[in-house]
Amino acid sequence: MTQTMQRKLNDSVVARWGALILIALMMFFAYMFVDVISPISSLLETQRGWSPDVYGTVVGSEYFLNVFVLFLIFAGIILDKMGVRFTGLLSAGLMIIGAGIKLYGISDYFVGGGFGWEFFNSFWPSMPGSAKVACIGFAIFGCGAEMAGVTVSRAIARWFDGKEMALAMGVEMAIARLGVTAVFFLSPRLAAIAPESVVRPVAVVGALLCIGFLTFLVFTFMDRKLDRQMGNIEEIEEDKFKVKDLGNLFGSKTFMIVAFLCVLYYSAIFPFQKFAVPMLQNTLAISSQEASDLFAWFPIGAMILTPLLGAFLDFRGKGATMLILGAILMCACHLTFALVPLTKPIAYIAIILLGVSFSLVPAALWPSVPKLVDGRYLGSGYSVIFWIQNLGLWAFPLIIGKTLQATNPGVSEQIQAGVEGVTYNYTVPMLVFASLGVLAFFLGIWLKRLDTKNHYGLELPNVKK
Ligand SMILES: NCCCC[C@H](NC(=O)[C@@H](N)CCCCN)C(=O)O
Repeated sequence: MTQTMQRKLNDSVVARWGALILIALMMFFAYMFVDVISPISSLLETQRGWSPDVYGTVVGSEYFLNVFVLFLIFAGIILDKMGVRFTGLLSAGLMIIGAGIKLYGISDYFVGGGFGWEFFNSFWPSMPGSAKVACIGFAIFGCGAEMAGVTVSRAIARWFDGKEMALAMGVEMAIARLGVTAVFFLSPRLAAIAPESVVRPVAVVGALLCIGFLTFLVFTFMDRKLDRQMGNIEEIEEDKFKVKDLGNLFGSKTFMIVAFLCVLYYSAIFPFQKFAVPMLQNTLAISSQEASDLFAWFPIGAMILTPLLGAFLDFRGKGATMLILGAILMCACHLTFALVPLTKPIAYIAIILLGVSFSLVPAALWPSVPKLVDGRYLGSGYSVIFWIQNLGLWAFPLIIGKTLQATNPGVSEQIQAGVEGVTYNYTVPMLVFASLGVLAFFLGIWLKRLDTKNHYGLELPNVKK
């Protein structure tokens, strides 16, 4: 038997990190689009009549098809059957189509009585037509964005198997956070160019999604080469996936704990991200641009620390402990926003600490999944976690929007009528977020206990010496 081992493309440091940058760029632009309207929600309230309730419905719609049409479950199956290249390009295409529809919905042409305006205003009167069309577009975009997230995780797990996987996932997430930082900086500035407009940021960031499609296209050539070098090993592995494997995932206690920890934790992060700017703006009595610049430190903190903590996990382990610490920090920050009389320095400290929490949990959570799920249905494993997570990401913006409106009666009406100096009180919504941290903390403890008992290796390093 010949003992010569062929050096594969992912054995080259430059090639595997180059591949990572290409796929991460797609996520960079995707995350920019996800939050493009977050810093301009006040402007949407005055220019398009979107109350917090309407705004919450629009931002939650990103996850609607994923959750209720089970798109994410199909996405995992498509990924395990069709592979990373097809699924990645499909998801990038869906993001572009969805972004185009959302842009149309808020465009001046549409709200000025353009094609479909009459129809979309003929039902559900509390939702403006612009918001309804934006919901449809964002829901399609969300299918692409979440499918892309699963695909990227699957691709990294393959390219970095037995290598610096957690660091690679950390770098990918850091690049995505950079996208969030960039959009919190750019969006209000683009909107503020005279004449002030909510359309401009959405149009610009929507166009950037096309660059993401192209970078992923380049990655597919590299991935094809890696596939050829791996011979038919990969094909045989992917062939083995059966739909009944989904039953194994839903039946695994540890897997489900990770999935629930994920939904609880992320429901207090991404939905918060949608309300953070108006919360800071109202609580500190500052402009939306100032609030946006302050909040930009959250993804910046996460961006710097996630790869470092990923590397820590690769070489030292302690994944379950990191999850527990992250939940504690998140809870403490939200309690601060809810209960402490807020000043700018306190807000800065809380935002930065929340960024630290947002490094600990993602850096530990995603690289831990391959330790719990068989490689042949890892794509489905990620998509089931995303599906459960998306349920929370859909529900919490709605819950928070409704809570905010219910605990501040008459405020939205006064703002839309142009009354000056009226503000929202965010205490109750922030307590809702904090309570999610408490539950995530207990799940983290449970997970660590199970790991000690059953030796999943969650506390062990990834890099094999
Ligand atoms: N490839 C990294 C794994 C996922 C990272 C994680 N993203 C998610 O959980 C998405 N399902 C939700 C993204 C919300 C914005 N659309 C993350 O930490 O960003």
